[in-house]
Amino acid sequence: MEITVLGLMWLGLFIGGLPLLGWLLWWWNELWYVAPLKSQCLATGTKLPPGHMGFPLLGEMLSFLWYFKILRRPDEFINSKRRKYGDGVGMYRTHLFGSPSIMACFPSVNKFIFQSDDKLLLDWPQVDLMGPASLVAVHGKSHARLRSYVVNTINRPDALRRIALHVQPRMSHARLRSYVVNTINRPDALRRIALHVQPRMLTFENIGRLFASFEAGPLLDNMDNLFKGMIHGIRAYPINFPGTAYHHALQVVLLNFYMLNLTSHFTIFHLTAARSNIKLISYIRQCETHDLMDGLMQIRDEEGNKLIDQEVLDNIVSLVAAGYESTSLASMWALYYLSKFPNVLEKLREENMAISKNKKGDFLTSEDVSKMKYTNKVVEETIRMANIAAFVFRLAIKEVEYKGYKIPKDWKVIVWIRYIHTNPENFEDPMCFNPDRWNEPARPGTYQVFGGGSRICAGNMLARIQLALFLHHLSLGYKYPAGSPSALVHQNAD
Ligand code: HEM
Repeated sequence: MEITVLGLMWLGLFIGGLPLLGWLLWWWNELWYVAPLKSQCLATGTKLPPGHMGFPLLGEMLSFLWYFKILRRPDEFINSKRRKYGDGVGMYRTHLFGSPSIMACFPSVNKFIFQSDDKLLLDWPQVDLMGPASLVAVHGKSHARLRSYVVNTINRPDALRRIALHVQPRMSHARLRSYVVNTINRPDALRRIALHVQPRMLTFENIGRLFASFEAGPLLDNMDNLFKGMIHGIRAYPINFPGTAYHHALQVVLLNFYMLNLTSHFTIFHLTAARSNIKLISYIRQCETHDLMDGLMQIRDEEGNKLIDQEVLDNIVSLVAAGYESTSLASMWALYYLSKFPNVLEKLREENMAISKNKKGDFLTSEDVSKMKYTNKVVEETIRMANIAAFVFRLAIKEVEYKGYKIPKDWKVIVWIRYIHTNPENFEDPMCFNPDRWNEPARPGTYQVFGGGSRICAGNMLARIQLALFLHHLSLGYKYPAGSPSALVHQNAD
């Protein structure tokens, strides 16, 4: 009898306590992070953006992963917030990736965040991986100074003119043609296509040569593996523990620097030797024209100052990482969309065949690319739909207010860029790949693929021109009118 009463007591506690525990866990983060801010909000007449902070430690990660990994409709995460809390100013509070955060997803609030770089600092990728003197690691005046070197070297018309000629030999290579013919036009029985493989190899060969004069061969393959390891680490949660991707990336980054250092010393050695050797001078001139590491080493600002070695190295490593991953993913997505939309491929081919006839075998110049109207629309549409930089991250080093809403100090800000491009309020039928939508420019603020403000992508024109040239050589390589629109495409980018 005693056992039964005790048992009943435990059962009662269990039944009564479980919901209480559940309630406590559900509201824990709200009580921990939000409740202490209420009085400050009252005093300043501001409020926190609506939302929910989720469970302790996990926050809303499970819900985030549900929409991303299971439903495969990432933007539904935002739509669920809009349904629940209304639109407001396009900001919601949450707890993701281990931090209390504000998510921003409307054009005007994103723009505000991009322009508040004195209070909202760039918070990703990790400085440990990119290097302390890299563009993403510095802020304010140091950032503006360094950025002018980088942009002049890779994103201005002069640089693009050289780069355009430099990247094409590998693009027009027979391997790309045979790859396209052999994969996209495979019979239905072999419809599984690994679209990422060739664009990745091609991009790395080009970027490796462009930035540091790496020739195809074992050194380039080695560097490719090192950069892959680094990129995995950039995407991973930063836990420095043996076995984690981040830990591995920290190791390979050191090797990257070591190998690039060798190359830079090689160049410095040649520059010194060149003074007395005319043959070497012509060799160096070639390097100067083609190798961006050389470009960064030579360039001077208005006061005649050069970058120091550490700045050159850190920036070459981060530019290779930024340029490699983004360009190869964009090329992969272009292949994917062209295989799904044969009518686009047909129009692309028409334009590029006509240009190719006029060129009589010469490579395209950057001026030719600017005249390729349809190709450039395919480029923009690919970048819009691919959403390669789906989010960017900031850290509030001071409290920030936007239209009566508060972004608390030390919280993260997640700018949900991709939502702008997949929102039907900004783009009609947004999930349809339709280059013709670019007959009219996008409404102001609704196209933020390259971010904005002082941190806007330093390689945006380089990315565009590389993709246009890739499409040119790709569309000339097609021997058949179209791939199978129903093809199963293996998109794994690893
Ligand atoms: C389709 C291709 C690309 C996309 C979608 C893209 C997107 C972006 C975005 C959204 C940002 C802003 C990040 C932020 O605000 O936190 C950014 C920054 C940056 N990107 Fe790109 N990018 C692409 C290609 C490239 C290429 C080819 C390079 C160079 C080789 C490059 C180099 C950089 C650098 C250095 C920054 C940092 C700029 C700064 O902090 O001042 N990107 N990119």
